[in-house]
Formats: sequence, C-alpha cells, structure tokens
Amino acid sequence: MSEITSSIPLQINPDLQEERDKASFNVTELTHIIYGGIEKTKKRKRLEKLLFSDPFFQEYQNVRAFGSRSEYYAASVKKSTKIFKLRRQHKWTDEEYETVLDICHDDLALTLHHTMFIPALERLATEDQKSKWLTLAKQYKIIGTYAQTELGHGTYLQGLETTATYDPQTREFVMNTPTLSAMKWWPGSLGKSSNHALVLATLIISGKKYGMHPFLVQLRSMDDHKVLPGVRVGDIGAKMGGNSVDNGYLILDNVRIPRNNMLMKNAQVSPDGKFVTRGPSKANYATMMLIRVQICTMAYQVVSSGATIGIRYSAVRRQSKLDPQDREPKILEYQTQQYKIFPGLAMSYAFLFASRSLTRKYEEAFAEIQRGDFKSLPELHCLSSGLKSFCSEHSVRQVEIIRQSCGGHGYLNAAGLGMLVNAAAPMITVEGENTVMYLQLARYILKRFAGAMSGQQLDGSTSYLSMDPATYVCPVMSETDCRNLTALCDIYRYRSYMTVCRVARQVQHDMESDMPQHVAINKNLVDLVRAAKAHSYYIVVKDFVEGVDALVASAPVIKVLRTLCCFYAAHGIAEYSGDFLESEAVGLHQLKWIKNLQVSLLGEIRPDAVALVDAFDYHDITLSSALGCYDGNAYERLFKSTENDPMNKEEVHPSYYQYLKPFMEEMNKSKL
Ligand SMILES: CC/C=C\C/C=C\C/C=C\CCCC(=O)SCCNC(=O)CCNC(=O)[C@H](O)C(C)(C)COP(=O)(O)OP(=O)(O)OC[C@H]1O[C@@H](n2cnc3c(N)ncnc32)[C@H](O)[C@@H]1OP(=O)(O)O
Ligand SMILES: Cc1cc2nc3c(=O)[nH]c(=O)nc-3n(C[C@H](O)[C@H](O)[C@H](O)COP(=O)(O)OP(=O)(O)OC[C@H]3O[C@@H](n4cnc5c(N)ncnc54)[C@H](O)[C@@H]3O)c2cc1C
Repeated sequence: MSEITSSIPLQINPDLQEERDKASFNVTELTHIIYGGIEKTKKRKRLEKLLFSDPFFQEYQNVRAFGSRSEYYAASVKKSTKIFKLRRQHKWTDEEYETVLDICHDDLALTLHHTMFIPALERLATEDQKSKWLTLAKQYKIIGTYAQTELGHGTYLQGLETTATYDPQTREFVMNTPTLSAMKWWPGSLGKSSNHALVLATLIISGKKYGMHPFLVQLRSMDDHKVLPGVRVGDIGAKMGGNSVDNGYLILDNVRIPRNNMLMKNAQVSPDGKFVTRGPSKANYATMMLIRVQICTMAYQVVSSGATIGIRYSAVRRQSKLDPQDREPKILEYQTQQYKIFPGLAMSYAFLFASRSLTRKYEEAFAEIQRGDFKSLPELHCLSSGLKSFCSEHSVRQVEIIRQSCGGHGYLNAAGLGMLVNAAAPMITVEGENTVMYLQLARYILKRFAGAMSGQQLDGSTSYLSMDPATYVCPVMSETDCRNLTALCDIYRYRSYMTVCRVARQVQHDMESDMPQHVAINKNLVDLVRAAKAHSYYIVVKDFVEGVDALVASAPVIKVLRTLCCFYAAHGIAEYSGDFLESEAVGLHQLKWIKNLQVSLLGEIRPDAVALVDAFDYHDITLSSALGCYDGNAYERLFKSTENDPMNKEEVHPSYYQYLKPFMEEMNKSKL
C-alpha cells in the first residue's frame, strides 16, 4: 500500500524552520513596523481570524481556481456582500475596512463601488448631494461604478464623446452615446453588478462644450435590477486576469436625468443654464489621483506577496548539486536564484517606504485642497503619476521573474504566481497608461528645470534640479563608500539631473531649430520617459533611505533594512549601468565596485530572506499559494490542490466515451 497521501503534515517543513531559526532580527518587530504598530497588527490579525473562520473564504479559493467565469463572478459577488454585511455588523471604521480589503487581496466583483464610486462622490459632489447619494452608497442602498473610459478613448479625456446636454425647459441633462466609439467600455462592476454609474461626459449648454463633468445615472431598476429604458449595458468579456470583476460596456440613448444629478462641487449649471466653475480645471480629475497613489501601495502588496512565495518555496525546494559530497541544496543557495528573487524582496521594502511617503504627501495636500488651497496639486499630480507608473511597472516585471524562478511549479495556478501577475498586470494600464503618466511627469520636470535655469528656487520633489552640476563629484571613492546610502542616493540624484538636463537641452535645441513644439516633443518622447523614470527611481531610493534613517527600531532590524536598501540601490545602478555611466554619475571603477557589492550583498541577505518575507505576515488564504504557505509543505499542498480539480472528479472522463473510445475502436479496426 502506498504511503503517499494528500494530507498536510502538522509540522513546519524543517527546511523552512531552519531558516527561521537563523534570522538575525525579531520578525514580529518588523511586522509591527510594516503595519504601523502593535495595535494595528493585532487588529489586522483579529480581522483575519474573523474572516477566515468562515469556511466560505476557503471555498472561494476553489471556485477561483476551478470555477467557470460566471461561477467565479457569482462567488465574488457573494464575497463582496459578505464583507459589506460584516462591515455593518461590526461597525468597521474606514481604516478597518481597508485592512479587510488588503487581507482579501483579491478583486471583489463590487470593488469599484468602494474604490472609485464612493471616493468620487466624496470628491466631486456638493454637501447636499453627498448627504443624499454618499449616504445611500455607504449604506449599499445604491451600487455604483466610475464610467469614464470609452471604446475610442481612455487616455485622452478631452476626446470623450459621451454628451450631457442641458435642457433648461425640463431642467434635465440628456445623456447620450452618439457613436460606437463613444460607448463606455471597461468600467469595473458595470456589466452586471451596478445599478448606478458616475458617467463622465462632455457638458453641452446651448451648443457650447464645457469639458468633462461627472453625472450620476441610474442604470437598473431598484426593484428587479432590470436595465432601465434607454440604457444598454453588459459585460465586455473574459480578461487575462481579474475575471471576478464584470468590466462592462454602456450605451445611453438620450437618457434624461435631473439637473441635480450633475456632481457640482467643482462646477455648476444653474437652472437657467448658466455655467460657473470653481477651483482649477482639473479638479474633476481628483479621483484618479487618489487611485494612482493607492496603486503604489498595491504594487508593494503584489511584489511582497510574490517575494514571499518565491523565497519560501526556494527554501524548501532542493535540486541538483553544489557540493558533490553533500545532499541536493535548497535552490535558495544558488547565487543565480538569489539574484532572481532578492531584487523583488528589496523592492518590496522600497515600495513600502515610497508608498507610505506618497500617501502622507497625498493626505497633506488633500487636506489643503479641501480648504480651497490648490497650490500643491501640480506637484502631487506629477509625483503620483510617476510613482504609479514606476511601482506598477517594476512590481509586475519582478513578480514574473519570481514566477519563472519557481520552475515548472511556478506555472501552476496552485502556485498563485500566475494569477498574481495577471491580476496585477492592469496596474500598468489603469488610472492612466504608464507611458502617458511618465510623460505628465516629464512635462512637469521640464517646466521646473526651465524655472531652475532662470534662477527660480525650487521646492518639493524637483528641488534638486536647481543644483550646480559642476560641483558633483561621485561620492563613492572606495569600495567601502558603496555601502553609504546617502552616497548611493546622490548618485541617483545626479543621474536624474543629467538625464533631465540632456533631454531639456535637446527639446530646446529642436525648438530653436524652428521645429514646432509638438514635433520637438514627439522627437524626444523616449528620452522624456527616460528622464521621468530616472526621477522616479531617485524618489523611490530617497524615500527608502530616508525611511530607514528615520526608523526607531532595534539595531538588528535597522541593520537588515539598511542592507536591503543598499542592495536595492546597488542593483538599480548595476541594472541600468549604461544610463549611470552615460550621465557620468559613476565612472567605470565605481560601477565595478557597486556591482561587486551587489553580488556580495546577496550572500548577506540570504540568511534573513525567509524572516524578511515572514515579516509581511500574509495569511495563507491571502497568498493563496501551495508553494508559499507558511508551513512550507509545498509538495503536500500541491498534491492536495488536485483533489478539488474537476478534471479528477471521475476516474474516466466523459470525453473518453464521447471521443476517445470511438476513436480508439476505429483505430483498432482500421487496417492501415
Ligand atoms: C492588485 C491590483 C491590480 C490591479 C488593479 C486593477 C484595477 C482596479 C483599480 C482601479 C480601477 C481603474 C479605474 C480606471 O482606470 S478609471 C479611468 C482612469 N483614466 C485615466 O486615468 C485617464 C488618463 N488620462 C488623463 O488623466 C488625462 O487625459 C491626461 C493624460 C492627464 C491629460 O489630460 P488633459 O486634460 O488632456 O490635460 P493636458 O492638456 O495634458 O494637461 C493640462 C494640465 O493639467 C495638468 N493635469 C492633468 N491631470 C491632472 C490632475 N489629475 N491633477 C492636476 N493637474 C493635472 C497637467 O499636468 C497639465 O498641467 P500644465 O501646468 O502643464 O498645463
Ligand atoms: C482591468 C481594467 C480596469 C479598468 N477599469 C476602469 C474603470 O473602472 N473605469 C474606467 O473609466 N476605465 C477603466 N479602465 C480603462 C483604463 O483606465 C484605460 O484603459 C487606461 O486609462 C488607458 O487608456 P487606453 O486604454 O485608452 O489606452 P491607449 O491610450 O489607447 O494606449 C495605447 C497605447 O498608446 C500610447 N499612447 C496613448 N496616448 C499617448 C500619448 N499622449 N503619448 C504617448 N503615447 C500615447 C500608450 O502609451 C499605449 O502604449 C480599466 C482598464 C482595465 C484594463
């Protein structure tokens, strides 16, 4: 009788335990730092226990892995409603609710209601409108989405074709989709879930266009969820990932809504059709900025989840030989394996500090904006655009590298990595496609650089553009200097300065050669994006260094974070060495030292790798990975996962009787 069963051992895999035993720092201390203190960690654990004691959350994983699209969507609606009900029952604060969403770590079918519809009402509605709709939305008496993107335009908001034409006779707006390309296409939770949508449309009064404004449109009956007259709505189809969400299309055929359904915090239309605006013209873009900031945090969650799976698995997977006399080593021993996974580990901590710093700046600026002071808006728009792009681009790429580092098993859904990559991939596109967002930052940097050239004193994230480049001497004079975080940060700053300076000069030169501005800009777009990336890299490194410097923690925790920070900065210089050399931020000697350091840091990080991912403290259900489970019993869990596979339900699959059996019979009879 075979001893092989699909039961999961009760004990931790000794290979993983060995890693935990040799950690140089206290994991719990780092967990508290990551989650903002002991109380917050405890609260998160309580919420986790409450959620995951319900067997539904375990069952949900199976539907996610093996269910049809429709079953997955239905389970996700159930999950959303369960969470909404729990929120009411336990009177969760907004912060507690955010924590629950982080724990769930998965696209909820009704996610847009929470992530965009409510924040948009908060930002774009008047106080009167809020007391009506925000209250209804928060009580889930209406379910809404944010319908901005159209089939023809997502990026270029001035090109949106949906119209809201004011009719002063009836004091209504007529909402219309005039062309195929004008139909709303992509909004999450639109296809099947929402009964309301915040529709972003071009306002027209007496034939004159007044730009993009938000309008609340009811789509479905509140009695039976049937689609209302004049409305056509549906799901846009299966996607690479995120298939629990019903991204939808919407066609409005001259649907009339009351005047008060235009959200009028930033601009009003009076009953007799007069248009009055308040605040800057981009005030209606406020919700997008919030989500861009949140995407940086999502990028941290994505890459830290990937790193957790990759590192735990690499500590229990043994393969090949290093020492011919010894047993097969853990794959984590191979330097090449460390080189694939540790950049993701270091990036996780870099993005933790960078997203924290960005969120703080956002909250400060948002408070000012609420008071009617918009002075920090341009800086915040550009900082969030750049970091959203940088963090999403790097995290998605890194998790794919980690997936590859897990060999064949990384390709299984049960590994959790493919789903993670596919669910995270849209971060690159949503809330402003990354290239477009980098270019928003580049445009701002060019203006600031021109200001600095004309003697303006700059503040904020671009203040370094007023530096005198002639004073720069590479601060790394010896191999030991390479460990100096301030020196590494200075190298990034100078590389960014030079990249900006070069493209600014080129654009200026092209324009002085009588090239129209738009031609000169287009001729330099690649370098403009490169400048925006260099600036964003500098900001992330700076936030990491400053974050670690400001930490109040034990010496071992500080030491391990400084090592990671050093590795993150050194790895970036090695990876983009061409840019660093070209800008003369480093010379060949320094580059060689930094590359050597990068490799030797792999060995320094190695003993703490498992502890560093344990500190993220992800629940197994949140990670949803047979390879990355806390107990390290990866093989048992992989085998166990096959039990739920509908392919294994019957010993003989129905397709055998339908196709294979008759085919085999035919083949056996054949004389050929
Ligand atoms: C694990 C999880 C994984 C995945 C998650 C996936 C999905 C779930 C999450 C979210 C759902 C996604 C929801 C959406 O995608 S909603 C749709 C989002 N759409 C966009 O973001 C559109 C992008 N386009 C734009 O924002 C704009 O069109 C633009 C590119 C910025 C250009 O705007 P435009 O009006 O044409 O302006 P310009 O003429 O180019 O610039 C004028 C001036 O305005 C400044 N500006 C632009 N935007 C802003 C802003 N938001 N705030 C402040 N200022 C802004 C711009 O810098 C320029 O300034 P100048 O001083 O240079 O004139
Ligand atoms: C999963 C998912 C969920 C979404 N959810 C929502 C939602 O809830 N609500 C909503 O309204 N929308 C939603 N969207 C739409 C999303 O916001 C848009 O797809 C996004 O803004 C990008 O716009 P686009 O698709 O028009 O890309 P395009 O602009 O067509 O981009 C295509 C290419 O053109 C390039 N390009 C475009 N303009 C420029 C330029 N000016 N300079 C240089 N290059 C340029 C881009 O860099 C890119 O390479 C969602 C999309 C996805 C994938």
